[in-house]
Amino acid sequence: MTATLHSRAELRAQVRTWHRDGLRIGVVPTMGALHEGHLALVRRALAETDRVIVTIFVNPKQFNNASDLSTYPRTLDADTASLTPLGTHVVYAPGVDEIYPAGFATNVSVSGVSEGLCGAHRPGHFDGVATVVAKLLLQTGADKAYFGEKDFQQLQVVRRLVADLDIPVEIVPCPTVREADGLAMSSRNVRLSPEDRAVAPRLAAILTRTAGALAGGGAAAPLLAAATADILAAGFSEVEYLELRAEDGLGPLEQADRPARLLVAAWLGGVRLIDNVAVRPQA
Ligand SMILES: Nc1ncnc2c1ncn2[C@@H]1O[C@H](COP(=O)(O)OP(=O)(O)OP(=O)(O)O)[C@@H](O)[C@H]1O
Ligand SMILES: CC(C)(CO)[C@@H](O)C(=O)[O-]
Ligand code: BAL
Repeated sequence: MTATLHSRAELRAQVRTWHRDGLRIGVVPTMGALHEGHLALVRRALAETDRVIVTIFVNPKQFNNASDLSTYPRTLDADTASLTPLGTHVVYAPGVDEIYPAGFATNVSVSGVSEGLCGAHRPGHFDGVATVVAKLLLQTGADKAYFGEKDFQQLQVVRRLVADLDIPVEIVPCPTVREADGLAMSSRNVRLSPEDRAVAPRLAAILTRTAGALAGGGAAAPLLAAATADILAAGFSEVEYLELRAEDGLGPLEQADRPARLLVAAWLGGVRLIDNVAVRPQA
């Protein structure tokens, strides 16, 4: 049985009994509109912990664009229907007032890793993410929390957050789940027109090809310039960023033999897509 809880009080009561019984809790924080990418995180949490909470909260504080927030897909009934057969124990779907009650005045800001990339293009976004993730981790009392590598910068921000605030939770990174044609699954993909949906997988294809060339020792600047031109030629209207960063901490890549990530954000028909792939220098 999956219980749907809407209040902190109900959640706290449930978590207390699980802790009292010595059960290990896993949490999967989401904004809902669930797809197979989310369900992979949930299955992993179910395999590795005793009780699993999936949080569904469209967090207004992390949206830097009002129409993105108002049109974000909200599908709680369908989400619950896809979580129940997996054996999810609790869906925690609080209202905005439950998370940000009157008088709420705290902002959690992680510097360094949240700057640049998405942080540069979505002002305030990672403060919103860090603030809500800190609250959700504390409210759920989770032992393990599962995050997707699709949002690679977010994952690094969350790691820094829990280390710096001594939140006693293990952050478990999970690989990006893709459609059969390579497109990274994302709740916002439903906004793509059929024509743009056909173009969208080019982003992953160009990223993967470029990562291969970089791993083979190709010079970064010309490869990134060619990849940007190819993304635009495929039909994307803008490449917000396409950057090669050190995987650990997302700083500049000073040594070519360090594990690296190639990260991209690009606009297609008014939809912002992000993706990233590992670049593993060949020995
Ligand atoms: N394709 C995917 N593979 C693995 N994890 C994913 C994937 N898509 C989302 N996740 C992870 O699921 C969690 C919740 O993400 P979220 O609810 O924002 O979904 P989303 O599909 O990323 O939505 P959006 O594209 O609107 O940002 C995050 O940890 C995110 O990284
Ligand atoms: C982690 C998260 C649930 C915080 O709102 C959100 O940023 C997301 O869905 O990736
Ligand atoms: N998936 C990260 C949450 C966001 O785009 O707001």
